[in-house]
Amino acid sequence: MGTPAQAVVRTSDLVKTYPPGRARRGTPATPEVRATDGVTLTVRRGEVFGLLGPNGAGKSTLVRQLTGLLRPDSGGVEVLGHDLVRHPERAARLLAYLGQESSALDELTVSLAVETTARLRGLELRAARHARDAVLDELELCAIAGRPLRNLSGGQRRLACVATALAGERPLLVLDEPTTGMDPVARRAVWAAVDRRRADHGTTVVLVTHNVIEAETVLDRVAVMDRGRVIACDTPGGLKALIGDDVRLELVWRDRAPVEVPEVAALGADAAVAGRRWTLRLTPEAARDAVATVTAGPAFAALDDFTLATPSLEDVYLALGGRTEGLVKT
Ligand SMILES: Nc1ncnc2c1ncn2[C@@H]1O[C@H](COP(=O)(O)OP(=O)(O)OP(=O)(O)O)[C@@H](O)[C@H]1O
Repeated sequence: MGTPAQAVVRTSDLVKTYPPGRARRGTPATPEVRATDGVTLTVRRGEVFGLLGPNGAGKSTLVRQLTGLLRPDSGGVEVLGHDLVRHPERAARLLAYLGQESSALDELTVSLAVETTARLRGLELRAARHARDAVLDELELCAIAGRPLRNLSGGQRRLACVATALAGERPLLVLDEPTTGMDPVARRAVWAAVDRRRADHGTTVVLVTHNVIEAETVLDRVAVMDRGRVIACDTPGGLKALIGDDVRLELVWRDRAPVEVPEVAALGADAAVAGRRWTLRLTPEAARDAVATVTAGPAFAALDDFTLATPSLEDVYLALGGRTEGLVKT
């Protein structure tokens, strides 16, 4: 099929521009948006590959092109050797996609939604029921299996949608923020289920997230997106190595920063400021000096809290020149 065994997804120079919206009564005109701007990526078999970036970076647009749902203006998408720009209808056989919305299944019970999806993916009735029972059990959904999705809480509904994505084993899972709204127990169940499929079947996963903590713990490689472009792509460890030994100092001021203290004003010049929170990336020595400054005298009186931490993907993101609003930290 022309694709080396290792590559499950290949995109080359994908471009998608949304046209400008005309002004209507009450709504202003919107400019043209280049949502993906030349994205070239390869995802290998068995990888959990993340797309990380703030709101509007182009992550959902990219995965909708990967899944054959949105035609790119130009560029190529190959999944397991199939050209999905020419043959988008083949996507359904190759991959399971969990989008951000679930409305199509909302009227069905959890149980029927999973079973129906498994049938649509080609399983015989008995096999579909078996797959349904296994995944409901795995995700601890049995207690709510008889309830329609529309009556569930946001987190429960999301978990039920993950169950449908997992039914009928596809070699590629494309999950757009699968754990949104879930409690920690449900999140753990999802990551364990994803991991099991990778271990048992070599399943490949493309995962959209703007949660940097999640990204660090579950992903093998991450493409960092900003304004439609991939600005870095590596393992979480590799990305963090980009910023060397620097540490991150976060300061939270009670009311306002005491910039009349010259040392504080100097720190402020290098800080990323978000309201009362300052974030600084410093060498370990500079961080020690900064902590000494803010824990003494008038600065300490104005300080609400501070944390000193080893770098996270968020720091990488900042160092690459990304915007951090919209990146979720917890
Ligand atoms: N149907 C559309 N028509 C016009 N513009 C769109 C459309 N869909 C998305 N956009 C714009 O394209 C850009 C990329 O959007 P996209 O949804 O791909 O980003 P995202 O990274 O998935 O964001 P989020 O984290 O908020 O889901 C944004 O500027 C968005 O406003």
